[in-house]
Amino acid sequence: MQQNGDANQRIARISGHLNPRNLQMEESSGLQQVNCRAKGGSAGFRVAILGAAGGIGQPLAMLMKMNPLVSVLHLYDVVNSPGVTADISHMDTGAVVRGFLGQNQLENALTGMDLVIIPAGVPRKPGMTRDDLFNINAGIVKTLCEGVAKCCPKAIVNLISNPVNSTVPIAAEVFKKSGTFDPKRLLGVTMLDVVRANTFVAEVLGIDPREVDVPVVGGHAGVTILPLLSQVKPPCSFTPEETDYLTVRIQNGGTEVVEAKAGAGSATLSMAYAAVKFADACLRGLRGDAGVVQCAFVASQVTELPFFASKVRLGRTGIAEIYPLGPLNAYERIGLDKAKKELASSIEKGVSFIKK
Ligand SMILES: NC(=O)c1ccc[n+]([C@@H]2O[C@H](COP(=O)([O-])OP(=O)(O)OC[C@H]3O[C@@H](n4cnc5c(N)ncnc54)[C@H](O)[C@@H]3O)[C@@H](O)[C@H]2O)c1
Ligand SMILES: O=C(O)C[C@H](O)C(=O)O
Repeated sequence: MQQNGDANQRIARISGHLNPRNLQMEESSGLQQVNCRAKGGSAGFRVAILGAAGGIGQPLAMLMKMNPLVSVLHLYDVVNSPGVTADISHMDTGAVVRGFLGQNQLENALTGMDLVIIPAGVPRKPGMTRDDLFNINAGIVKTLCEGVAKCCPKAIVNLISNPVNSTVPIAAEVFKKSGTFDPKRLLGVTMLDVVRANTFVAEVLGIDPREVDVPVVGGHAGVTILPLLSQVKPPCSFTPEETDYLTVRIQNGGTEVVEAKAGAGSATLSMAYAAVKFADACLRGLRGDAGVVQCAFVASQVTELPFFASKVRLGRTGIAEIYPLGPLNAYERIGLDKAKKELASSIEKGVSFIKK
Protein backbone atom coordinates (compact mmCIF):
# COMPACT_ATOMS: atom_id res chain seq x y z
CA MET A 1 0.00 0.00 0.00
CA GLN A 2 2.71 2.39 1.08
CA GLN A 3 4.63 1.50 -2.10
CA ASN A 4 1.58 2.30 -4.24
CA GLY A 5 1.15 5.58 -2.40
CA ASP A 6 4.78 6.58 -3.08
CA ALA A 7 4.47 5.64 -6.74
CA ASN A 8 1.29 7.69 -7.10
CA GLN A 9 2.98 10.67 -5.48
CA ARG A 10 5.95 10.32 -7.84
CA ILE A 11 3.67 10.20 -10.88
CA ALA A 12 1.84 13.23 -9.57
CA ARG A 13 5.10 15.11 -9.10
CA ILE A 14 6.55 14.19 -12.47
CA SER A 15 3.46 14.81 -14.59
CA GLY A 16 0.68 16.82 -12.99
CA HIS A 17 -1.60 16.36 -16.00
CA LEU A 18 -1.63 12.56 -15.49
CA ASN A 19 -2.54 12.78 -11.82
CA PRO A 20 -6.11 11.46 -11.50
CA ARG A 21 -6.69 13.87 -8.61
CA ASN A 22 -5.70 16.86 -10.74
CA LEU A 23 -7.88 15.71 -13.61
CA GLN A 24 -10.84 15.38 -11.28
CA MET A 25 -10.21 18.88 -9.91
CA GLU A 26 -10.04 20.44 -13.37
CA GLU A 27 -13.21 18.65 -14.52
CA SER A 28 -15.17 19.65 -11.45
CA SER A 29 -14.10 23.28 -11.73
CA GLY A 30 -15.12 23.27 -15.39
CA LEU A 31 -11.66 24.49 -16.47
CA GLN A 32 -10.12 23.43 -19.76
CA GLN A 33 -6.74 24.67 -18.62
CA VAL A 34 -3.81 22.63 -19.95
CA ASN A 35 -1.76 22.18 -16.82
CA CYS A 36 1.43 20.60 -18.05
CA ARG A 37 3.34 20.55 -14.80
CA ALA A 38 1.57 21.09 -11.54
CA LYS A 39 4.59 21.13 -9.27
CA GLY A 40 8.33 21.67 -9.31
CA GLY A 41 10.23 24.28 -11.26
CA SER A 42 12.69 26.94 -10.20
CA ALA A 43 12.29 30.08 -8.10
CA GLY A 44 11.77 33.12 -10.30
CA PHE A 45 9.15 35.29 -11.94
CA ARG A 46 5.71 34.46 -13.33
CA VAL A 47 5.31 35.47 -16.96
CA ALA A 48 2.26 35.36 -19.26
CA ILE A 49 2.39 35.58 -23.05
CA LEU A 50 -0.90 36.70 -24.68
CA GLY A 51 -0.96 35.61 -28.32
CA ALA A 52 1.39 32.73 -27.54
CA ALA A 53 0.39 30.56 -30.51
CA GLY A 54 1.29 33.17 -33.11
CA GLY A 55 4.33 33.76 -35.28
CA ILE A 56 6.04 35.76 -32.53
CA GLY A 57 4.32 33.98 -29.64
CA GLN A 58 5.70 30.52 -30.36
CA PRO A 59 9.43 31.28 -30.55
CA LEU A 60 8.96 33.80 -27.73
CA ALA A 61 7.41 31.07 -25.57
CA MET A 62 10.31 28.76 -26.38
CA LEU A 63 12.93 31.38 -25.50
CA MET A 64 11.14 32.38 -22.28
CA LYS A 65 11.00 28.70 -21.26
CA MET A 66 14.81 28.78 -21.57
CA ASN A 67 15.13 31.87 -19.36
CA PRO A 68 16.35 30.91 -15.87
CA LEU A 69 14.59 33.95 -14.34
CA VAL A 70 11.19 32.49 -15.26
CA SER A 71 9.53 30.04 -12.83
CA VAL A 72 6.01 29.97 -14.29
CA LEU A 73 5.09 30.56 -17.93
CA HIS A 74 1.43 31.03 -18.92
CA LEU A 75 0.66 30.68 -22.63
CA TYR A 76 -2.65 32.26 -23.68
CA ASP A 77 -4.23 32.47 -27.11
CA VAL A 78 -7.65 32.25 -28.73
CA VAL A 79 -6.45 29.31 -30.86
CA ASN A 80 -3.87 26.49 -30.68
CA SER A 81 -2.44 27.21 -27.24
CA PRO A 82 -2.90 23.60 -25.97
CA GLY A 83 -0.59 22.25 -28.69
CA VAL A 84 2.03 24.95 -28.21
CA THR A 85 1.89 24.39 -24.44
CA ALA A 86 2.28 20.60 -24.70
CA ASP A 87 5.23 21.09 -27.04
CA ILE A 88 7.05 23.75 -24.99
CA SER A 89 6.39 21.93 -21.70
CA HIS A 90 8.63 19.02 -22.77
CA MET A 91 11.71 21.26 -22.70
CA ASP A 92 13.87 20.25 -19.72
CA THR A 93 14.21 23.72 -18.24
CA GLY A 94 12.96 24.99 -14.89
CA ALA A 95 9.82 26.97 -15.76
CA VAL A 96 6.40 25.40 -15.18
CA VAL A 97 4.28 25.87 -18.34
CA ARG A 98 0.49 26.19 -18.39
CA GLY A 99 -1.75 26.78 -21.40
CA PHE A 100 -4.96 28.81 -21.58
CA LEU A 101 -7.40 28.83 -24.49
CA GLY A 102 -10.04 31.43 -25.26
CA GLN A 103 -11.53 34.44 -23.58
CA ASN A 104 -13.01 32.55 -20.61
CA GLN A 105 -9.48 31.42 -19.69
CA LEU A 106 -7.95 34.92 -19.79
CA GLU A 107 -8.39 35.67 -16.10
CA ASN A 108 -6.76 32.38 -15.06
CA ALA A 109 -3.91 33.11 -17.46
CA LEU A 110 -3.28 36.52 -15.88
CA THR A 111 -3.82 35.97 -12.18
CA GLY A 112 -0.60 36.28 -10.19
CA MET A 113 1.64 37.32 -13.10
CA ASP A 114 4.71 39.56 -12.62
CA LEU A 115 5.25 40.24 -16.34
CA VAL A 116 2.72 40.13 -19.20
CA ILE A 117 4.04 40.11 -22.77
CA ILE A 118 1.46 40.92 -25.47
CA PRO A 119 2.16 39.96 -29.10
CA ALA A 120 -1.56 39.28 -29.85
CA GLY A 121 -2.99 40.77 -33.02
CA VAL A 122 -2.78 40.71 -36.78
CA PRO A 123 0.48 41.43 -38.65
CA ARG A 124 1.01 43.53 -41.79
CA LYS A 125 0.93 42.36 -45.40
CA PRO A 126 2.87 44.11 -48.20
CA GLY A 127 1.48 47.56 -48.96
CA MET A 128 0.07 48.09 -45.47
CA THR A 129 1.27 50.52 -42.81
CA ARG A 130 1.26 49.54 -39.13
CA ASP A 131 -1.60 52.01 -38.67
CA ASP A 132 -3.71 49.88 -41.05
CA LEU A 133 -3.75 47.27 -38.25
CA PHE A 134 -5.39 49.70 -35.82
CA ASN A 135 -9.01 48.70 -36.43
CA ILE A 136 -8.44 45.05 -35.48
CA ASN A 137 -5.62 45.29 -32.96
CA ALA A 138 -6.98 48.20 -30.91
CA GLY A 139 -9.93 46.09 -29.73
CA ILE A 140 -7.70 43.09 -28.98
CA VAL A 141 -5.31 45.18 -26.89
CA LYS A 142 -8.22 46.84 -25.07
CA THR A 143 -9.73 43.48 -24.04
CA LEU A 144 -6.40 42.02 -22.94
CA CYS A 145 -5.48 45.12 -20.93
CA GLU A 146 -8.87 45.07 -19.20
CA GLY A 147 -7.89 41.56 -18.11
CA VAL A 148 -4.52 42.79 -16.83
CA ALA A 149 -6.22 45.65 -14.92
CA LYS A 150 -8.55 43.17 -13.25
CA CYS A 151 -6.24 40.22 -12.54
CA CYS A 152 -2.65 41.48 -12.23
CA PRO A 153 -2.68 45.30 -12.00
CA LYS A 154 0.86 45.33 -10.57
CA ALA A 155 2.36 43.35 -13.47
CA ILE A 156 4.86 44.90 -15.85
CA VAL A 157 3.34 44.98 -19.37
CA ASN A 158 5.48 44.59 -22.49
CA LEU A 159 3.28 45.61 -25.43
CA ILE A 160 4.34 44.32 -28.86
CA SER A 161 1.05 44.47 -30.85
CA ASN A 162 1.04 47.11 -33.60
CA PRO A 163 0.64 49.97 -34.11
CA VAL A 164 2.70 50.35 -30.89
CA ASN A 165 2.50 54.17 -31.19
CA SER A 166 -1.28 53.83 -30.62
CA THR A 167 -1.65 50.56 -28.67
CA VAL A 168 0.46 51.84 -25.75
CA PRO A 169 -1.80 54.92 -25.33
CA ILE A 170 -4.81 52.56 -25.59
CA ALA A 171 -3.40 50.40 -22.79
CA ALA A 172 -2.71 53.50 -20.66
CA GLU A 173 -6.30 54.72 -21.10
CA VAL A 174 -7.71 51.29 -20.18
CA PHE A 175 -5.58 51.26 -17.03
CA LYS A 176 -6.55 54.87 -16.19
CA LYS A 177 -10.24 53.99 -16.57
CA SER A 178 -9.84 51.12 -14.11
CA GLY A 179 -7.77 53.22 -11.70
CA THR A 180 -4.71 50.98 -12.05
CA PHE A 181 -2.47 53.02 -14.36
CA ASP A 182 1.14 53.06 -13.26
CA PRO A 183 3.29 54.61 -16.01
CA LYS A 184 6.35 52.80 -14.65
CA ARG A 185 4.83 49.44 -15.56
CA LEU A 186 3.70 49.97 -19.16
CA LEU A 187 6.36 49.59 -21.85
CA GLY A 188 5.92 49.51 -25.63
CA VAL A 189 8.52 47.17 -27.10
CA THR A 190 10.79 48.99 -29.58
CA MET A 191 13.73 46.66 -28.95
CA LEU A 192 13.62 45.28 -32.51
CA ASP A 193 14.54 48.74 -33.82
CA VAL A 194 17.62 48.71 -31.57
CA VAL A 195 18.49 45.13 -32.57
CA ARG A 196 18.27 46.08 -36.26
CA ALA A 197 20.21 49.30 -35.74
CA ASN A 198 23.00 47.42 -33.94
CA THR A 199 23.15 44.89 -36.79
CA PHE A 200 23.16 47.39 -39.66
CA VAL A 201 25.65 49.75 -37.97
CA ALA A 202 27.96 46.83 -37.22
CA GLU A 203 27.83 45.82 -40.89
CA VAL A 204 28.89 49.33 -41.96
CA LEU A 205 31.64 49.54 -39.33
CA GLY A 206 32.80 45.96 -39.97
CA ILE A 207 32.61 44.98 -36.30
CA ASP A 208 30.76 42.45 -34.15
CA PRO A 209 27.10 43.60 -33.63
CA ARG A 210 27.33 42.52 -29.98
CA GLU A 211 29.83 45.34 -29.43
CA VAL A 212 27.46 47.99 -30.83
CA ASP A 213 24.83 50.00 -28.97
CA VAL A 214 22.60 52.36 -30.96
CA PRO A 215 19.96 54.37 -29.10
CA VAL A 216 16.72 54.43 -31.13
CA VAL A 217 14.15 56.95 -29.89
CA GLY A 218 10.72 58.32 -30.89
CA GLY A 219 8.29 55.53 -31.71
CA HIS A 220 7.84 52.35 -33.71
CA ALA A 221 6.68 53.20 -37.24
CA GLY A 222 8.44 54.76 -40.26
CA VAL A 223 9.83 58.23 -39.55
CA THR A 224 8.97 57.95 -35.85
CA ILE A 225 11.82 55.41 -35.58
CA LEU A 226 14.76 57.75 -34.95
CA PRO A 227 18.22 56.17 -34.59
CA LEU A 228 20.68 58.49 -32.84
CA LEU A 229 23.76 57.66 -34.91
CA SER A 230 25.71 60.48 -33.25
CA GLN A 231 25.46 58.56 -29.96
CA VAL A 232 26.57 55.11 -31.14
CA LYS A 233 28.83 53.13 -28.85
CA PRO A 234 31.68 52.51 -29.47
CA PRO A 235 32.15 56.16 -30.53
CA CYS A 236 32.39 56.43 -34.34
CA SER A 237 31.39 58.72 -37.18
CA PHE A 238 29.51 58.24 -40.43
CA THR A 239 29.58 60.02 -43.77
CA PRO A 240 26.33 61.79 -44.81
CA GLU A 241 25.67 58.92 -47.26
CA GLU A 242 26.16 56.31 -44.52
CA THR A 243 23.88 58.28 -42.19
CA ASP A 244 21.13 58.40 -44.83
CA TYR A 245 21.52 54.73 -45.71
CA LEU A 246 21.47 53.59 -42.07
CA THR A 247 18.56 55.81 -41.01
CA VAL A 248 16.36 54.72 -43.91
CA ARG A 249 17.28 51.02 -43.49
CA ILE A 250 16.53 51.08 -39.75
CA GLN A 251 13.22 52.89 -40.31
CA ASN A 252 12.23 50.41 -43.04
CA GLY A 253 13.48 47.24 -41.34
CA GLY A 254 9.94 46.02 -40.65
CA THR A 255 8.82 46.70 -44.23
CA GLU A 256 11.94 44.91 -45.56
CA VAL A 257 10.78 41.74 -43.75
CA VAL A 258 7.09 42.17 -44.67
CA GLU A 259 8.03 42.42 -48.36
CA ALA A 260 10.44 39.47 -48.20
CA LYS A 261 7.74 37.34 -46.54
CA ALA A 262 5.42 38.34 -49.40
CA GLY A 263 2.08 38.07 -47.60
CA ALA A 264 3.10 35.49 -44.97
CA GLY A 265 3.35 38.04 -42.17
CA SER A 266 5.98 40.28 -40.63
CA ALA A 267 9.08 39.81 -38.47
CA THR A 268 8.56 36.96 -36.00
CA LEU A 269 11.92 35.35 -35.24
CA SER A 270 13.99 38.51 -34.84
CA MET A 271 11.03 39.95 -32.91
CA ALA A 272 10.91 36.99 -30.54
CA TYR A 273 14.66 37.43 -30.00
CA ALA A 274 14.18 41.15 -29.33
CA ALA A 275 11.17 40.56 -27.08
CA VAL A 276 13.12 38.09 -24.95
CA LYS A 277 16.08 40.45 -24.72
CA PHE A 278 13.70 43.15 -23.51
CA ALA A 279 11.69 40.88 -21.15
CA ASP A 280 14.93 39.58 -19.66
CA ALA A 281 15.99 43.19 -18.98
CA CYS A 282 12.63 43.83 -17.24
CA LEU A 283 13.06 40.69 -15.11
CA ARG A 284 16.64 41.62 -14.19
CA GLY A 285 15.32 45.04 -13.16
CA LEU A 286 12.60 43.41 -11.05
CA ARG A 287 15.27 41.24 -9.42
CA GLY A 288 17.14 44.38 -8.42
CA ASP A 289 20.09 44.24 -10.84
CA ALA A 290 21.84 47.60 -11.22
CA GLY A 291 22.32 49.50 -14.49
CA VAL A 292 19.72 47.72 -16.66
CA VAL A 293 19.04 50.19 -19.48
CA GLN A 294 17.04 49.66 -22.70
CA CYS A 295 15.02 51.80 -25.11
CA ALA A 296 11.21 51.58 -24.87
CA PHE A 297 8.08 53.54 -25.81
CA VAL A 298 6.72 54.82 -22.51
CA ALA A 299 4.70 57.58 -20.83
CA SER A 300 7.30 60.31 -20.83
CA GLN A 301 8.20 63.94 -20.23
CA VAL A 302 11.30 63.82 -22.40
CA THR A 303 9.41 65.78 -25.09
CA GLU A 304 6.09 67.63 -25.04
CA LEU A 305 4.37 64.39 -26.19
CA PRO A 306 2.74 62.18 -23.54
CA PHE A 307 4.53 59.06 -24.87
CA PHE A 308 7.96 58.75 -26.40
CA ALA A 309 10.62 56.06 -26.85
CA SER A 310 13.96 56.69 -25.23
CA LYS A 311 16.44 54.97 -22.95
CA VAL A 312 14.95 53.87 -19.64
CA ARG A 313 16.54 52.27 -16.58
CA LEU A 314 14.62 49.26 -15.32
CA GLY A 315 14.23 48.61 -11.61
CA ARG A 316 12.26 46.70 -9.00
CA THR A 317 8.94 48.34 -9.92
CA GLY A 318 9.42 48.79 -13.66
CA ILE A 319 10.83 52.03 -15.06
CA ALA A 320 13.15 53.58 -12.48
CA GLU A 321 14.43 56.44 -14.64
CA ILE A 322 13.82 57.89 -18.12
CA TYR A 323 16.88 59.44 -19.70
CA PRO A 324 16.83 62.64 -21.75
CA LEU A 325 17.73 62.40 -25.43
CA GLY A 326 21.19 63.93 -25.06
CA PRO A 327 22.78 66.19 -27.68
CA LEU A 328 21.34 65.72 -31.19
CA ASN A 329 23.02 66.82 -34.42
CA ALA A 330 21.20 68.85 -37.11
CA TYR A 331 20.18 65.70 -39.04
CA GLU A 332 18.67 64.17 -35.90
CA ARG A 333 16.88 67.40 -34.93
CA ILE A 334 15.10 67.42 -38.32
CA GLY A 335 14.25 63.73 -37.83
CA LEU A 336 12.90 64.48 -34.35
CA ASP A 337 10.50 67.13 -35.69
CA LYS A 338 9.14 64.70 -38.30
CA ALA A 339 8.84 61.93 -35.72
CA LYS A 340 6.96 64.11 -33.24
CA LYS A 341 4.42 65.23 -35.86
CA GLU A 342 3.44 61.66 -36.77
CA LEU A 343 3.62 60.44 -33.17
CA ALA A 344 1.23 63.13 -31.95
CA SER A 345 -1.59 61.93 -34.21
CA SER A 346 -0.95 58.20 -33.54
CA ILE A 347 -1.05 58.83 -29.79
CA GLU A 348 -4.23 60.89 -30.10
CA LYS A 349 -5.85 58.13 -32.19
CA GLY A 350 -5.15 55.58 -29.42
CA VAL A 351 -6.37 57.84 -26.62
CA SER A 352 -9.62 58.75 -28.39
CA PHE A 353 -10.34 55.07 -29.20
CA ILE A 354 -10.94 54.53 -25.47
CA LYS A 355 -12.28 57.98 -24.59
CA LYS A 356 -14.85 58.14 -27.43
N1 LIG B 1 6.68 45.83 -31.63
C1 LIG B 1 7.35 45.29 -32.64
O1 LIG B 1 8.52 45.59 -32.87
C2 LIG B 1 6.69 44.24 -33.50
C3 LIG B 1 7.47 43.42 -34.32
C4 LIG B 1 6.84 42.45 -35.08
C5 LIG B 1 5.45 42.30 -35.04
N2 LIG B 1 4.73 43.12 -34.23
C6 LIG B 1 3.27 42.97 -34.13
O2 LIG B 1 2.97 41.85 -33.31
C7 LIG B 1 1.65 41.36 -33.63
C8 LIG B 1 1.67 39.85 -33.79
O3 LIG B 1 2.45 39.47 -34.89
P1 LIG B 1 2.57 37.91 -35.30
O4 LIG B 1 3.47 37.85 -36.48
O5 LIG B 1 2.89 37.08 -34.11
O6 LIG B 1 1.06 37.61 -35.77
P2 LIG B 1 0.35 36.19 -35.85
O7 LIG B 1 -0.93 36.41 -36.61
O8 LIG B 1 1.29 35.16 -36.32
O9 LIG B 1 0.02 35.87 -34.32
C9 LIG B 1 -0.87 36.63 -33.58
C10 LIG B 1 -1.52 35.74 -32.55
O10 LIG B 1 -2.41 36.53 -31.79
C11 LIG B 1 -3.53 35.73 -31.51
N3 LIG B 1 -4.69 36.53 -31.15
C12 LIG B 1 -5.55 37.20 -31.93
N4 LIG B 1 -6.51 37.77 -31.18
C13 LIG B 1 -6.24 37.48 -29.89
C14 LIG B 1 -6.86 37.76 -28.65
N5 LIG B 1 -7.96 38.50 -28.59
N6 LIG B 1 -6.29 37.27 -27.55
C15 LIG B 1 -5.17 36.53 -27.60
N7 LIG B 1 -4.54 36.21 -28.74
C16 LIG B 1 -5.08 36.68 -29.87
C17 LIG B 1 -3.76 34.93 -32.79
O11 LIG B 1 -4.59 33.78 -32.53
C18 LIG B 1 -2.34 34.57 -33.15
O12 LIG B 1 -1.95 33.34 -32.58
C19 LIG B 1 1.24 42.12 -34.88
O13 LIG B 1 0.38 43.17 -34.53
C20 LIG B 1 2.55 42.68 -35.43
O14 LIG B 1 2.38 43.80 -36.21
C21 LIG B 1 5.32 44.08 -33.47
O1 LIG C 1 6.83 45.87 -39.65
C1 LIG C 1 5.91 45.32 -39.04
O2 LIG C 1 4.74 45.41 -39.40
C2 LIG C 1 6.22 44.48 -37.83
C3 LIG C 1 7.12 45.16 -36.85
O3 LIG C 1 6.61 46.36 -36.40
C4 LIG C 1 8.53 45.28 -37.33
O4 LIG C 1 9.13 46.35 -37.14
O5 LIG C 1 9.07 44.32 -37.87
